[in-house]
Amino acid sequence: MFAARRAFSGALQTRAFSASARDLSKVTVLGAAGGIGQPLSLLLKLNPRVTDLALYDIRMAPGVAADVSHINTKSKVTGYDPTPSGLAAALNGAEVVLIPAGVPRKPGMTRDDLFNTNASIVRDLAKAAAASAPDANILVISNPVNSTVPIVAEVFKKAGVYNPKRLFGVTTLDVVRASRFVSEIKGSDPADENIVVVGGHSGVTIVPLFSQSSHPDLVGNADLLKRVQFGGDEVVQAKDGAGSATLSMAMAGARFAESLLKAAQGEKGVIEPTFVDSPLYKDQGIEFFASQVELGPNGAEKILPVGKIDAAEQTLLDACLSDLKKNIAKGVAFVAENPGKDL
Ligand SMILES: NC(=O)C1=CN([C@@H]2O[C@H](COP(=O)(O)OP(=O)(O)OC[C@H]3O[C@@H](n4cnc5c(N)ncnc54)[C@H](O)[C@@H]3O)[C@@H](O)[C@H]2O)C=CC1
Ligand SMILES: O=C([O-])CC(=O)C(=O)O
Repeated sequence: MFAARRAFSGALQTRAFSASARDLSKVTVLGAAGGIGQPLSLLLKLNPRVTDLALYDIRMAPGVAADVSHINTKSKVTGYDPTPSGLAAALNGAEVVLIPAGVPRKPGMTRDDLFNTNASIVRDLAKAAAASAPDANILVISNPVNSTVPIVAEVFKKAGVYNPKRLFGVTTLDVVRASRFVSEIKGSDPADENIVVVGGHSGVTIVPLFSQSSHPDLVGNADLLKRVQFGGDEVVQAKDGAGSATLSMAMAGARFAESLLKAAQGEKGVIEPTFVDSPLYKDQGIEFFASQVELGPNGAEKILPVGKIDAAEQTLLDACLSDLKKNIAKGVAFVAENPGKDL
């Protein structure tokens, strides 16, 4: 119980505090009726920093909202109809928009195999967000994150409202997994394991930096590396055709949203890993990269450098950068070639 509380070091611990009137925060979930969307909505309802919870999906958002709204916390919950005006109303005035809308993997698929379906879903939701919530923090969960984040950026650029500090690919699950897997090996509490994971969010683009942890001996542990890079596949296989990680992802998404709200409300030193528009490898033509990012009232305040790494980790990073470049270019090209309908 206590370990679980500490592991979810955001929402549960902050229940002791209540949001003040000045800290009204509308949080919108697009894809709220899905495997991730439902438990994510539940966790956001439990978070006192969220004062207005807006749920949108192409199906059943009003039903999920009715259910979640009975939970006895103060926030208002609204479910919106799957219409353009419903989507616009869900987004209007949002401070944080989480996007888990899209299809999940089945066994044998890579995240990139989801591109054809999810690219247009994310593009169209991004258009709606650019129109109705241009200043919101946009948290992209839909896969492939390495490509869907650049898609959102391109849509916002075309709409003339792109703010690189407010667009985030949610890679929190990679560090959640890494700390858990390390704790299983070391017999430690995962809350004490801070494992930095950089790069992107699929296969070899996920690069854990054990040399920077308190267990540099884990750098050569091939089984652990495989679990961190392919942890998503473990869940896809175990669910056997019924989807991918939903519950752990909901926790990871809620943690990231909580960190953003905390930082927006003035808490200093809030650092999360996330896939952002990043200067770190722009000289190699790589516009987005996941690393530790300090959050603040303006979103991504400071992108922390990768720092000193082991030679073996450098080899992993080189493989990551080569894949990442292609994934990003694919997202950018998609929007150029498929601009979609005007709203
Ligand atoms: N970033 C990460 O670490 C992770 C990302 N994911 C990704 O999250 C996405 C969602 O996964 P699940 O929730 O398991 O899938 P799901 O199929 O259970 O739910 C997706 C929801 O999106 C809705 N949806 C589809 N098109 C929509 C649209 N145009 N507007 C609004 N809602 C729409 C569906 O109706 C459905 O309720 C997948 O792409 C999955 O790969 C999953 C786990 C971790
Ligand atoms: O593996 C998947 O398809 C879902 C995902 O991104 C993860 O669990 O990390």
